[in-house]
Amino acid sequence: MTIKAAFQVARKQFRLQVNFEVPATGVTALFGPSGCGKTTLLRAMAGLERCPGHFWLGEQCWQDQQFFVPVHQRRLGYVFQEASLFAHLSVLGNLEYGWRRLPPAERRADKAQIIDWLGLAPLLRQKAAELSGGQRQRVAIGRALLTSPELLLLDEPLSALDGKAKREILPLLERLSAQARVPVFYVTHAPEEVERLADRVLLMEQGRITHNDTLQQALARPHTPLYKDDEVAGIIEGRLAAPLADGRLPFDCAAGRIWLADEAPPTSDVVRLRILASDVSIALAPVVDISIVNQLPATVASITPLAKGRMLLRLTLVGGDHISAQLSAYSITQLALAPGCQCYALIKAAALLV
Ligand SMILES: Nc1ncnc2c1ncn2[C@@H]1O[C@H](COP(=O)(O)OP(=O)(O)OP(=O)(O)O)[C@@H](O)[C@H]1O
Repeated sequence: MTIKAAFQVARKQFRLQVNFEVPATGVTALFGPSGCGKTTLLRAMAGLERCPGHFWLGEQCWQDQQFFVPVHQRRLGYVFQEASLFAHLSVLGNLEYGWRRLPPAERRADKAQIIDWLGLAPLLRQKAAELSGGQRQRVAIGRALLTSPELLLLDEPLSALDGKAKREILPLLERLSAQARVPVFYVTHAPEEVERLADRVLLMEQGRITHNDTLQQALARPHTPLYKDDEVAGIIEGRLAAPLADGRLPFDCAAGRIWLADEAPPTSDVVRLRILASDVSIALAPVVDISIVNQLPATVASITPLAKGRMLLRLTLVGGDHISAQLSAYSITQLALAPGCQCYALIKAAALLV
């Protein structure tokens, strides 16, 4: 199932012109500089901007040349930067607001499960006006989910929160799409949120989508706007095994086992590992007597020049995952590296994104 969208919004000083197709599963991040049109695009999907275009959610048409489903008839949840809760209602009252308005047959969301998952049980009787920013945002997410949406739109839901509240909510958002079983569009300025949450990335600039990428593609772009300082990263998904007595933590992925020095609470969930291009070196054969424990066989997929004589290698690992390595032009010549070469990626450090 896919989402197909095209919109043209014309304002005095701004024009949004987009046409894209993404899978109707998982999290699609909208990333781009301030004013490039991310919120305008979300509003168009919600039916809040009446503009020419089309919008298909799988087989359902919400808009085309002849047809327009008004916003109140679209089954979607919308969470804004600052949660706009009903101040006079309790947390439970806010949560039940949309839920009550749905005919019982259409209430697919499990209220008790959502309250439990978002940790809202101790807050149910509190007035919305008495909540912290992070608590308000959890209530806003719960309220959106309880309307049994078929699409969730999140517009920088963490940007108004302090670091502690962000750390509390990010792990919840990581499970949001799977938990709610709906596609999520997620506007953010924060590369860390893209790395942790996104499956797909729409990179936007001046009202247009410049790239419609998988997460791996977006991260591997040599001049990706996600990393202005060229700190390109690769993300690999895998599972943690039990830590060893010597402190090493095994991470098992399609490319094999990677040893980490992190500490992490045990989890059977899929987790993401972040490997910076500057933390990857290349050898043509396995190296012995070296402190780097992770040496993964790889194939050079491409080589792109960066600034200041540095080069970015895109590497394909066994199993198909990609990471990048940043090397000097001198090293590339010394090792005669070219696309198609077999080599070993020596990974100096990798950070768990859990
Ligand atoms: N109601 C409006 N009337 C006229 N222009 C508007 C209106 N709302 C937004 N704009 C303009 O449309 C452009 C896109 O705005 P939009 O809010 O979609 O950008 P954004 O990428 O979400 O920005 P930010 O990251 O700062 O939230 C901007 O130039 C903005 O000034």
